[in-house]
Amino acid sequence: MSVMPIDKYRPVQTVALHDRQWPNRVIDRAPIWCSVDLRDGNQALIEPMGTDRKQRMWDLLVRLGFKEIEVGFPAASQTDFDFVRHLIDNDLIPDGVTVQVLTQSREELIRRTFDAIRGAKRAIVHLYNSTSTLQRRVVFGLDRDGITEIAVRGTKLIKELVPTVPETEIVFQYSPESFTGTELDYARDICGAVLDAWQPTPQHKAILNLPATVEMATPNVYADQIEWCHRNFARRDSFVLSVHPHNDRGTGIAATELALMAGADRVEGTLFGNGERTGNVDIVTLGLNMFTQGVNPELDLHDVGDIVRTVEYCNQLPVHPRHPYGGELVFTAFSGSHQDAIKKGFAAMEKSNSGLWEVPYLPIDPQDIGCSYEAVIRVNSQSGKGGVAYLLLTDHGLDLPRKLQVEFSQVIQKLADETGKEISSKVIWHEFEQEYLVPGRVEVIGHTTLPTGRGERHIEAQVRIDGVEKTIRGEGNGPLNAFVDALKREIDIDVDIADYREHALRSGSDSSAATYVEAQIGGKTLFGVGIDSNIVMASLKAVAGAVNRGLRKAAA
Ligand SMILES: CC(=O)SCCNC(=O)CCNC(=O)[C@H](O)C(C)(C)COP(=O)(O)OP(=O)(O)OC[C@H]1O[C@@H](n2cnc3c(N)ncnc32)[C@H](O)[C@@H]1OP(=O)(O)O
Ligand SMILES: CC(C)C(=O)C(=O)O
Ligand SMILES: [Mg+2]
Repeated sequence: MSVMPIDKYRPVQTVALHDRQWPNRVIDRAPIWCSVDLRDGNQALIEPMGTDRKQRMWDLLVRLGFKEIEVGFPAASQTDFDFVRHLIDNDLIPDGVTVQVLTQSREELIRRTFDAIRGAKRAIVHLYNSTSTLQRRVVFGLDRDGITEIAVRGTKLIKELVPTVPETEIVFQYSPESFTGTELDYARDICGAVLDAWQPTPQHKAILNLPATVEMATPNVYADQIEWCHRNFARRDSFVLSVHPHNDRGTGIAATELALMAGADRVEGTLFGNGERTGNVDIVTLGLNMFTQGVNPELDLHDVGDIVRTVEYCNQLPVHPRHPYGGELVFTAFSGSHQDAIKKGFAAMEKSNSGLWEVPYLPIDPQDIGCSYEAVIRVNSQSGKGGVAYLLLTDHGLDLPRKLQVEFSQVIQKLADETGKEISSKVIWHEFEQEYLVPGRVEVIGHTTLPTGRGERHIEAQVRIDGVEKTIRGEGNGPLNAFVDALKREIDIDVDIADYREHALRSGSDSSAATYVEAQIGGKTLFGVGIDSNIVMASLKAVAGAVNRGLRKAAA
């Protein structure tokens, strides 16, 4: 028993295609892209675009390299009509770009559509009528022959009108709208009847567009439907097989990719998937999915931020922060193990220098689509040492030893747990300074070292201890040990250096050095960090830093 009324719904018919070929195919080239942002996207907006927004969208689509753009439904509204005229009258359609216009199969609408495109060099006239069992029954009250008659009548009228626009090359497109709810044999018959009326040739192909007007089944079913049509429709060499997927089940991308494997030549969709209900298929994602497989998408998607901004302006709808490729959070890892792997991935790539992008959790290099690495790692209570270390490295050039990463990440973890908030790189640096860099009871001011004559170094270090300046002296096998010796002699602090690392700072204008000491102080293991333009000073500051932390902890 279900609490949901499952008896209201029936599963869709699957396709009896037992020798299907599409599962063995791969997508190895881009399809013909057709943007329908200015028509299908526009008809779904709360506020349809005015001329200014349409123009901005048009400019973007041309810039991205679309060669076919559905610019409107000119017989539906004056704004749509005027925009088509604006493009033609002002010669705004670049060579190689074809405008497409949609019309129902109704005489007055078709005639008006021809008025809209008069003067264009080339135009696709897109005729549609619904063919599904449901729409035949409840919307049109017609049988198959009646619906076919509507489509053929419209096709014949378009053919008749072609000579009235002699300066325009007309490409004919037909959509059996609601194709996914149409029996395949009927889709074949109505498309066959339409093509018989149009008489396309391999040189002058028509376009048959098979829309998932409503996405009704798993993507494999759409792929089967498309492969069936690809193999069973007549005149296959005389039409371009186009798909027009919607995203009702959230699988529009998958359905389109499988449809391409199944024989589709062309895809109609929108930028970031705006469109009726849950949207049309998203062409940006399709293109970038191809790109990440090393396939040229034949669209210029190198500045995704620009696309997002324009699309948000034109549609007056936001792109979701998790939207593939375009969302503001899609290149950000908050979680510790992801951050650790990303940091290691970047380091390994730098080392191998193979030119291949191989960073765990990042299927694409953000820089390839105009994004920076800035947002790749952000820290909150779900983060670990890797993320904190990554930010200190990228923003401050500090390459912390592993054990210091562990030590400091506990400071940040505590803060993140206490606040429940994201901890910015600025706050991480502030905490790092407070923990390791601010002067404490022992402050190093200067030093001189001399050989002792016994193979050791003698140090005279100027220090401030509890605010009082003094010179302390010691000896050791190097300046660091000599300084440790001086501290023990003069102020009775027992410091044992367990590990020492240094590196030049990767960022910053001066050639500063960073040193890290791991010290045993009063039975505790503590790190100290020193940064200075002089490498010896940096190491003395690191020892003093560890001592100060030890004193601070002892006093707490
Ligand atoms: C899946 C899609 O996206 S299809 C595209 C849908 N887009 C739009 O509808 C946006 C623009 N449309 C409009 O502005 C209007 O629908 C107009 C101006 C085109 C037409 O408006 P109206 O004349 O008021 O009619 P309306 O759209 O309600 O049309 C319904 C009538 O057209 C018929 N009809 C609907 N589609 C078609 C078609 N493709 N071909 C022929 N007749 C059709 C219906 O059966 C109905 O007939 P009835 O009045 O005899 O019952
Ligand atoms: C007009 C047609 C192609 C359409 O938008 C659809 O079926 O979704
Ligand atoms: Mg549509």
